[in-house]
Amino acid sequence: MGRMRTEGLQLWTNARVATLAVGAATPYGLIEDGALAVQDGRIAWVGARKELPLALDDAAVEHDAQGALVTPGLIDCHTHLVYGGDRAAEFEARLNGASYEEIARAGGGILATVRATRAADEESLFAQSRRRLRALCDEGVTTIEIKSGYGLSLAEEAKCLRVARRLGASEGVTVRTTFLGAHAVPPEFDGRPEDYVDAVCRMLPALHAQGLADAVDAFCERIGFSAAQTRRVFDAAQALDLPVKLHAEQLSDSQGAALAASFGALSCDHLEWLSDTGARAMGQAGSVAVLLPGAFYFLRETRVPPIALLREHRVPMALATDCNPGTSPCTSLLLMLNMGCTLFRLTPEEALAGVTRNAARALALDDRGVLAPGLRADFVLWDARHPAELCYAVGFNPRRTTVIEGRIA
Ligand SMILES: N=CN[C@@H](CCC(=O)O)C(=O)O
Ligand SMILES: [Zn+2]
Repeated sequence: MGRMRTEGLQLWTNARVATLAVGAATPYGLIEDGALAVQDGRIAWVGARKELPLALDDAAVEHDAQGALVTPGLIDCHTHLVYGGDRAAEFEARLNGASYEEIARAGGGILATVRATRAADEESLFAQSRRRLRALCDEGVTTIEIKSGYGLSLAEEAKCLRVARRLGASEGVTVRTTFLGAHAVPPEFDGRPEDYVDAVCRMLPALHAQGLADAVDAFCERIGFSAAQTRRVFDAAQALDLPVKLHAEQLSDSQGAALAASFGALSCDHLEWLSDTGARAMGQAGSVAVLLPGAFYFLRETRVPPIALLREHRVPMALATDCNPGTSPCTSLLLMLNMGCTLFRLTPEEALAGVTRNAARALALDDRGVLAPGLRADFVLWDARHPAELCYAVGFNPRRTTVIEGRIA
């Protein structure tokens, strides 16, 4: 390779670097005694220390990683992090026998959180949500997707999306926002779902004009929106060139995945009831399967997403917390790594790709998710010898240091 520019160069040495690059020579792209060169917030070089194409004293700063494991910064690609209140009472009701769907049909569930979110002013929503974001960042999250969906009117959805944007700026992490107006029918549209879908389609251009939505999502389910209603929302998104994602096949096979794939969806999420047709369509469209073991666990579901089918159709798999007050009140992406392996039988390498490389793809971010020259220098140093340890431990946080765009966070 040509001579590397050394001005402002930082070197991280004495690291066990897991690049997570596709087609790497070793599992996880693991490089023992590795080094990383960082310049202008980007990775300038990564490889074995002995192959480093410059002298250590060429670097402005040298960091000794002291044998730490280094992975790409973690990416939580599906959250509903901004919400008011909690649903502990619903949790109790479910333990006493009520089902998630019964509670939703009785006006609880998502609509209970809509009431609490509407009642919260922007500052209190920001403060409540920041605590959750900080818990995630404490475990190495450097990029996060945050959906709206608990406001369900233009003003309230905009409030939640503004909070999401502000959280990114305040905590120094990348926030990608997703408009999920088609999450539930709000009380003012009770019995008039088609009118509400019209309203959602009208909200979209207004939110887009304010720069508040990076993507559009819907809850395609018997307690959510039909495939036909979802299609209308997706048509409106497509008219604005906004990418789509979908809550699909969580509680039933509503054939959402195939529909989303026909719109070139970035991802289809949940997927416990995914059919062979849906998986094939996702594979052909290149949509990522975002698996959400937290919701599977919390709802005590018994049907697991068809992992073998996803592998067969070469669908990239991601893992996310689904952080939300109803089905996954969870702020631990490390726990999702463990649950992805124990509950869904992912390999630890698949699980780690699911919170890095494939999670980046689910958010259409091609500048991160692996450690490779030219990509963002977002990475985490862990007190671990092997990447599988991050999936194996339960309730233990081995994060030592987070680096975002080359700076220690
Ligand atoms: N499934 C729809 N949305 C959320 C749950 C929302 C809620 O119950 O508040 C999910 O991803 O699981
Ligand atoms: Zn969700």
